[in-house]
Amino acid sequence: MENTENHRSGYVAIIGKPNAGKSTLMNRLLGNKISITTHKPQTTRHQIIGIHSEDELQIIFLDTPGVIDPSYELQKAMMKTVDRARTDADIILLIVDVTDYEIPGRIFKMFSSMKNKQIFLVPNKIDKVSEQEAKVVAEEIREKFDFDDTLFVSALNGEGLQKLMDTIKANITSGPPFYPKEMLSEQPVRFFVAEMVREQLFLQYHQEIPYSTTINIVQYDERDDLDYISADIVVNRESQKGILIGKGGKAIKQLGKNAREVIEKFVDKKIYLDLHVKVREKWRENPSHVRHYGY
Ligand SMILES: Nc1nc2c(ncn2[C@@H]2O[C@H](COP(=O)(O)OP(=O)(O)OP(=O)(O)O)[C@@H](O)[C@H]2O)c(=O)[nH]1
Repeated sequence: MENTENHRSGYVAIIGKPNAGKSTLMNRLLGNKISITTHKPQTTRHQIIGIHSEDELQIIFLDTPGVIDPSYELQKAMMKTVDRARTDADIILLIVDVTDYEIPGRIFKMFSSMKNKQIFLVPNKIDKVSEQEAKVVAEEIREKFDFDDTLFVSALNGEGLQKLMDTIKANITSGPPFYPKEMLSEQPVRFFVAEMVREQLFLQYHQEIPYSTTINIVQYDERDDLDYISADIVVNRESQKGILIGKGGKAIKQLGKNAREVIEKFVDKKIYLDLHVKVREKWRENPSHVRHYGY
């Protein structure tokens, strides 16, 4: 049994508006792609855990959905996830895109009731502006809230990440490892597979389609030669079915091909991906459907 006397551990929540770069940041800090990322806002729907372990240290990062004023049930569930993460966390990183830095009042309200937590301001995407501009943005935000520290980063090109990681490590206090050291995340493989299909869907389709769909893995058979995966793409309205499938099935075939390629890399094995479109009228608005699909 490992000696845990000098061990330190803690939870770090990554919070911010949609598209601020939260998932990109977590993946970069971990050196592994755990959370899906796209150029579209509201890609992340669940709390995604990413675990960083060293001999005497464990940091559990919590990637969260972007903070918005929720207008339907799915978004309400997403905001509850953010709330849980901020409650669980020892350290909170507020990630702000320096080119879109208006902070919703909801975020400051969330922070004002918290005690005994370190809250860091992390201005992100500094590769897009000058150093001076980034400083002005940070100053403006700091007028509204008293942060424990400010760390400028570019999650995309890696600038500032070492310093951010060092600062996080310096603030992690003593505690036991919560997860086995070789573990990178806690969700099962089928969760990541569903997320990868959803990521491709966000990349391929436009307007309401990505936001109206969810992926439900109905069968996952591990076989010697290849894994057989059957997944439903659940849509919110009948009219969306045709758009998803496309003329002569072209669009869904493309989706299947792209998703298969990334999943095969992830599981390091050939797969057969069977996609079906299912209509569940207004599932996003229905609390029991939203729960049923794992949100
Ligand atoms: N130029 C630049 N782009 C970035 C940076 N960090 C993230 N991005 C881009 O910003 C977009 C959104 O990134 P995500 O990591 O998906 O953002 P998120 O905050 O997790 O988004 P949601 O899941 O919608 O809440 C992607 O296109 C990223 O490539 C950065 O440091 N510089």
